[in-house]
Amino acid sequence: MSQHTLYDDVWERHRVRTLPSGQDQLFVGLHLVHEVTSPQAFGMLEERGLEVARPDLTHATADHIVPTDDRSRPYGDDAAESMMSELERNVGDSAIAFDHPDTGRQGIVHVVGPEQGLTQPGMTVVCGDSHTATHGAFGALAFGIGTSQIRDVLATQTIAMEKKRVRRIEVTGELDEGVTAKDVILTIIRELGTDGGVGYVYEYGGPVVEAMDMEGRMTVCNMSIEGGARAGYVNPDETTDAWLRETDAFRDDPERFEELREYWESIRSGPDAEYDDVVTIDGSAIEPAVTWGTTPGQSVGVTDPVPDPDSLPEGQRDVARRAQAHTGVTPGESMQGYPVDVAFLGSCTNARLADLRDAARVVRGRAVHGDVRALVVPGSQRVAANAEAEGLDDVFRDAGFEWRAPGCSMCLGMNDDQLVGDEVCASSSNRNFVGRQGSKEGRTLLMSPRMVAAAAVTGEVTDVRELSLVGTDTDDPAEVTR
Ligand SMILES: CC(C)[C@H](C(=O)O)[C@@H](O)C(=O)O
Ligand code: SF4
Repeated sequence: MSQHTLYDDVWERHRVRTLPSGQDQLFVGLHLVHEVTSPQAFGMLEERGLEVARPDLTHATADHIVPTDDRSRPYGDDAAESMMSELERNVGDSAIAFDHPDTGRQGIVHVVGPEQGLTQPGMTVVCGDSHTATHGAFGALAFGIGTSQIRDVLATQTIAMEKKRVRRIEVTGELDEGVTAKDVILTIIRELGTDGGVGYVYEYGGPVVEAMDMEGRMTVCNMSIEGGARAGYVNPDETTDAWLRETDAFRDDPERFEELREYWESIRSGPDAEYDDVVTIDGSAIEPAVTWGTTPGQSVGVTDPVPDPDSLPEGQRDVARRAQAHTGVTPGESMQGYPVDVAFLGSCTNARLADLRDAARVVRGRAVHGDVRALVVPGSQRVAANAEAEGLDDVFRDAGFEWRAPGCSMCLGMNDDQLVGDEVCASSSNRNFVGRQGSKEGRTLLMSPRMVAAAAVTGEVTDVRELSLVGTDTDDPAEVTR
């Protein structure tokens, strides 16, 4: 039986050579590109008179700056227009596939790759974006990279990297009703810390992860970087296969699918795999989580008290005090009842079809609270089309949500979707740093899509388990056109 982890195996298969620096040069199977981090790298290539080495393994989309309301060109914001035009020029010059808004495929880079079947098990995937770990949900080694590395990959389709250690995170038991993948990863980060994963790649497994759908696994892997890990992945299995079978990449090519499936099975970490560290988390004890501070690690179960900074380990006290001064929460009290001004259902963490369905079960037949501004920003045009085909847009609109066009939107406020003043936002995204959502006094509470929906209708942080759910979970991949 193999003692290798998937990480070791896939790394070795992609290693071109070891460099004098001690780093390994790895072949890159998929290079994803977006409008914010690519222009400078394309510029560097142009300066040296180099061409894109493998346009066939490069794929672009526009997500961070695209407006989610009026998308007529030129965009109202000059900086957005210029980034978009530059991406259009760069992909046109290099014959790179581009999910332009006119194609019906545009969306957040970490949503479009998996939904089109571009992201596959046993691949190396890179993107100039820190949440590239999302693609690890498929058993790919997926890394966020910086500008000079984007340049290197454009020019050579390889990258120089150091190998990390592997920590297995085993989530045991079964999740309670109302507890989701988002709560799992927020709990993991709370327990291990935002820098607990430094020097590691996380392999997520155990019964809770095995029982998750692909969307849930993507949510977990997406936030690996918020826990300090260089990447995160899940071993591929039948759930992975079922997702991929229905994508553009394989829908009409069952033979290629079967061939690759053998490879995918061969790379799984063996039952005797040796890890540098193993951590076990009791999944049955996880509660719906909500952040009280300004890092993704500062969260509590919704019924648990917000910690008193004095009760925390010494190194965390000042940070916690400053965070609580910013958010205005009261130590010793639970987050329940904390008033919310904005509800944001979006981002590469939680804006896939399953997330929207999940939130819709809370929203159906209810109305957004009078003091709340609520928006749904689907992760991609395909997510939006599928959601519209089953009437989810109407569920949200009827309740008083705005139904927007896809993009990163209020996750980081690089377009017009921003908090105003010290507004409090219940958000399904992944970062709650000061100023993250466009206003430096703004306050972000990270939580699951269900919890965002519950906050939207009640106007305050609410334990979603207290609200009855309407409708059933109709998650049947056969109905969906990815
Ligand atoms: C703009 C981009 C470089 C950034 C990242 O790398 O993560 C963004 O996606 C984010 O989430 O903050
Ligand atoms: S949705 Fe948010 S976290 Fe994801 S890529 Fe966009 S800005 Fe980054």
